[in-house]
Amino acid sequence: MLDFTNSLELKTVDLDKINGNNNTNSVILGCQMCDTVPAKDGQTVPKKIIPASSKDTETQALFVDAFLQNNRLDHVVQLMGYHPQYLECFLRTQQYLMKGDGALPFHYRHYIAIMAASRHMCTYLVHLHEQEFILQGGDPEWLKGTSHVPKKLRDLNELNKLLAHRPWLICKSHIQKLARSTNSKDNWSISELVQALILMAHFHSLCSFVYGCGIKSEIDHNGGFTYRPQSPVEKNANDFDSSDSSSTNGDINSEPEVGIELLMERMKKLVEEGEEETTQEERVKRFEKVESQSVEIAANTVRPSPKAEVLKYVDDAEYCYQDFAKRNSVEDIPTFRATDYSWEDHGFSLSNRLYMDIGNQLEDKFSVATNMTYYTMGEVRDVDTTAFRRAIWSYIHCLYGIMHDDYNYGQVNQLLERNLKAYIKTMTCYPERLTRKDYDNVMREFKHSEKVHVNLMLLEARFQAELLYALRGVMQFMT
Ligand SMILES: CC(C)C[C@H](N)C(=O)O
Repeated sequence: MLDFTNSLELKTVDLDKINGNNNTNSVILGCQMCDTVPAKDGQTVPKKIIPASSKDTETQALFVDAFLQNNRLDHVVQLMGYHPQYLECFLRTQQYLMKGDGALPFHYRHYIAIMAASRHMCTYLVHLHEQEFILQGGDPEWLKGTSHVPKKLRDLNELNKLLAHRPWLICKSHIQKLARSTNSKDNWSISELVQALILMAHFHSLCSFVYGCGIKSEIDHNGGFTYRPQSPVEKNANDFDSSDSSSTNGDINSEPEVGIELLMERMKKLVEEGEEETTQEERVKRFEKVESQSVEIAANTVRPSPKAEVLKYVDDAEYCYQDFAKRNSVEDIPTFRATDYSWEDHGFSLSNRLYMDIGNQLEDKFSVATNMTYYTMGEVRDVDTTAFRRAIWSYIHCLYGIMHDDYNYGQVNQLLERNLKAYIKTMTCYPERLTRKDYDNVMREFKHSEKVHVNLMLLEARFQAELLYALRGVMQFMT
């Protein structure tokens, strides 16, 4: 069961206060997108990421930790700095995954990160981990591509691909194939495999965050990711009527946005009406309705052309997300019922058993991501945002065919408008297709820090969805 009831009351890092007299132009501006705030002299001041010299002591301490951990203060961390409580859990988990106890050698962990990020062509993460791979004593030959690595690592290709795009296809046989390969040198122990699966899911979902927030390449990296520039065709379409924000690619922004006021009214109504008595059958019907409607929600269709520097790490680059609702009837994959296999009752203990302490770390991170609230929405204060946050989480799980029996999916349609659903779908399933315009044109009345908050929830919900399928496969193999 998802617990969105224990709200974790927080304060956002007050960027304006932090910036104070600072000249924000002097910090590395890691993100391409930005809000602008009027400065005293009437000019606008960019408001993008938390500056490295944050005056918020908690954030500052976390930045110091991050610097020591990663040998740099990267843009992901600076952006997550808006939400220090989350950043703290994120850094702790990532530190444990990459540098803590675990079955896999350190250079393997970074190579797996490279392979995972490559599924979404995320040069930003690929470059970061190529450097770390070398620092951990990895063989530079391996950076020529997966054809240069030991078979054991190459064997992860299939699982990496399924986990990233269609995790519902993962079953016992995929785990068995790796854990019981005939040549013992290439065998994966179950502990190694669990660590690899968690690493892959971690980096797939981190790609969603990197693209979702338009994180720019580090200053010492060539190229790297920024929001995908518009193709000439898209550009012309926009030039054609630049005043019309609906003239964008795909489905995003095809209708006017529901403002915060209306959203709040709807949330209030839901609270007033209380829990509606519904039968299980009715709940399943509502889930299936949202699921089949999601097929109609067209994510951006324009795919960026893949770069050779990343393609070398990818097998079957064309393979991508396909709507769960459109899954092949031959495969006969049923909806994943969270009552049958949930993080709380199953995944948590299995992961803890096979990879010491990871369950606790992930539990903390999930808990912050689901409960984090500032009781604000845009400029409005004292708002209970539980229903909205829960709708986002549930919608992402729905895209992966995961149903929570205790949730009324009717709320997804009441609270998430089509534009937002399209953004969520693109960011979760095809993050490499996001454009700057998508970011700018969705949740328009939200503050930048709130958009980052939504992005963090997307990251964690996707991560948990992948993890549930992966751990269920491991469990099937072990029983
Ligand atoms: C994502 C945002 C709408 C969250 C909101 N600012 C809150 O405090 O819960």
